[in-house]
Amino acid sequence: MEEAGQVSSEALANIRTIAGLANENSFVESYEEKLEPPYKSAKKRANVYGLCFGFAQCVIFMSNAASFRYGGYLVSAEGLHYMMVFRVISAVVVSGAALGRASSFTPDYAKAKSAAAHFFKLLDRVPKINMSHTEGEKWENFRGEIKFVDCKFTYPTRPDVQVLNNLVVSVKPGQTLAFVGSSGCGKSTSVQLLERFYDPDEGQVLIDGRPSLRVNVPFLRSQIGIVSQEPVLFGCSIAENIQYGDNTRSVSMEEIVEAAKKAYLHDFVMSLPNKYETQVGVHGSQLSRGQKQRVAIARAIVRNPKILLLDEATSALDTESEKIVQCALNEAMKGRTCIVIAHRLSTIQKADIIAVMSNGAVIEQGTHDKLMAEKGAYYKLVTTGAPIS
Ligand SMILES: Nc1ncnc2c1ncn2[C@@H]1O[C@H](COP(=O)(O)OP(=O)(O)OP(=O)(O)O)[C@@H](O)[C@H]1O
Repeated sequence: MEEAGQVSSEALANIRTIAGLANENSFVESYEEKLEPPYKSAKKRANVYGLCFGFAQCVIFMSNAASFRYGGYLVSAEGLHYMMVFRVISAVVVSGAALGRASSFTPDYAKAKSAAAHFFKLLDRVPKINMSHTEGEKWENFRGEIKFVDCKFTYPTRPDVQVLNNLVVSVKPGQTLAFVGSSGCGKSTSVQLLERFYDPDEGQVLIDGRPSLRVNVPFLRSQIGIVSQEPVLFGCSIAENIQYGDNTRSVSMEEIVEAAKKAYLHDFVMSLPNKYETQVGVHGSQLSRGQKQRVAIARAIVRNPKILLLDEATSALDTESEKIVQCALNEAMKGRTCIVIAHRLSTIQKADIIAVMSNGAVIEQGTHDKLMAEKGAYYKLVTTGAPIS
């Protein structure tokens, strides 16, 4: 049932893509296929329920029959008053019915027991990364210096593949570090270590010189702003969507407008009939990609993070949108440490450090000019587009 639910929710979330690919039938088939096993097991369960129900009814009627038979015998043979017989029969029948009803809950009891076991296991689970608001180091004057020191990492769900293999790279406060490399080389994983969605198996990530393992997680994340390739907007107004950037305080309308101006969004918003109160629709469906991206940038600006993560923020846009979003990003990047995961090399040429990754390690790093002069993997990538091996 759970798998069928996954298929249906995935299909509904991506309904346009599926309709565009004319792939509706295969999803319907897969949904029906996933429904088949729960249907079969529900049929089996129905038999058990039927038996239990039959047994429950049987107990009631049998106890009725036996009581009346024995009561009749006692009245005729032993001269018992019929009132006594009826009283006893009522007591026997009521308790028999209760027993029967209780037995019909037997299958539910087994289910409830295993559900409770799962539930308590979840409650008792201690996550490796402590999300407590009080434990771990917090400090004033967070600067945003980041160092990956010999980081090795393997995803727990895929223990046979080492994704990061001695990753060494660092970025000073206010600088921009761009990760470049072929798909699957570990760029996003490195960023996830910084955000502490995972911790490295070996080595460490130093933030302002402190090992990330010791840093308070909510504090760290409050210092990080993210603009990803597919910005997530909520089904509310533009102002509220920008406001969500910082829920630790109440963000004033002036700040929202200021952030929207920096994100090159203000003029567009003012051209709308309801201006900042315009509803963006579910997942921002009433805005174009570029507009959504600029709302996400304004949200990141309102947060005022010391570290800004840009995960391929312009790679899904056409050239015209890319230009304006890039201008907004340049504005948002000012005065912050930025980590950019880029596919379009043109957008990262001004980065202070370009780290070229291959198989979970940095194989070259430096500025665009330095790497071009070295004529290594980056040079090849820029001049011929050849993938980094
Ligand atoms: N949650 C996960 N569980 C298991 N393996 C994962 C998980 N996320 C990523 N991987 C694997 O880790 C490797 C590195 O993935 P990562 O997303 O860091 O690559 P990337 O360089 O960012 O790629 P891309 O440019 O395509 O986004 C890939 O082989 C990927 O399949």
